[in-house]
Amino acid sequence: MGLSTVTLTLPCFHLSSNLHLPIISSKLQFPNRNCGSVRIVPVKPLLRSPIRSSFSLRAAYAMGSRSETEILVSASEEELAISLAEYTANLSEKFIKERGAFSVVLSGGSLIKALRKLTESPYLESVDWNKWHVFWADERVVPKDHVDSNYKLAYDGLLSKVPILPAHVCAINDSLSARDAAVDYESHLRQYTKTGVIDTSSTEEVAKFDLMLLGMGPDGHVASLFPGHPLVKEEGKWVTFIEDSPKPPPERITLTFPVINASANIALVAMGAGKADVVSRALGSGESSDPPLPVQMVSLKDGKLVWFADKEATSKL
Ligand SMILES: O=C1O[C@H](COP(=O)(O)O)[C@@H](O)[C@H](O)[C@H]1O
Repeated sequence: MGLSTVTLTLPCFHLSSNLHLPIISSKLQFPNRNCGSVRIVPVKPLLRSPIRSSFSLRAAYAMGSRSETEILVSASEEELAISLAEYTANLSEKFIKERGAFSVVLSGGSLIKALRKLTESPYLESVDWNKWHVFWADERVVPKDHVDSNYKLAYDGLLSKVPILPAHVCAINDSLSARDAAVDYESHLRQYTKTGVIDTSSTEEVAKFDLMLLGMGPDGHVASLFPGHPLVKEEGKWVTFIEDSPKPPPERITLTFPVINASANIALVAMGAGKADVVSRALGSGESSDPPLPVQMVSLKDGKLVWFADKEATSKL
């Protein structure tokens, strides 16, 4: 699959024959405020049939961390969707081969539209959907048929269009309060780690999802972890709740950073001009955010983070 085997580190000007690279890579050469110094290395193609107008960089963070970050910039939202489908299908194949199951975490918002290519050929036929187990990074505490429900969004845009087994879809219990729904969801996740449907991180006893698909708000929130909210500091619980979300609806449940950062893979999707400021704050070389934005707290312990951004979202880098 060629996702991660890179041996060569080059100064960024060696990359200048690639499309747009000087702009992006020169910015990323500056010390990154949260991750130590950043090296940019060229990567083997992320895709089986690389899209010519996309390019990818790897930012290897020098902090002794075993995790890696790659930034894939697509020329358009359409190309981003194609890249994301190929990446997801590749990981699905890998984990099903290795573990016999694929645990996938969805977000709400624009992410679901970005996954639309998975519902089309060749993925509709080639992905082993029976082995998928679907979870949520966050959910709004509303009925499942409510317009604000992340479940409904995912059902309408993805789950109803591919043959995932209904029993493999772990949605929240929408008849409970936010507090109780969070406790209930965490107990389901713990049960799935016991049966091996969800892997467990070897270093800590935390759920280790095969792939977490995260969106990001224009304010830098991920899942329902909002800037300046105490929930970003949660260290014990896997799932928690919020009753005062700055973005409506106010009541939500969310995975916490210990679980997010234990993932084997995270795709962080940023599309459109509305995300340009936050992408620039998160990845650029400007003044550091103190405290860091939630999106800057996505830092895998022992996994791989890939940013999927389009040109508009990276226009201010
Ligand atoms: O409220 C939410 O917002 C974020 C970001 O949404 P986007 O439409 O700006 O991509 C989303 O990731 C999260 O799941 C959702 O509950």
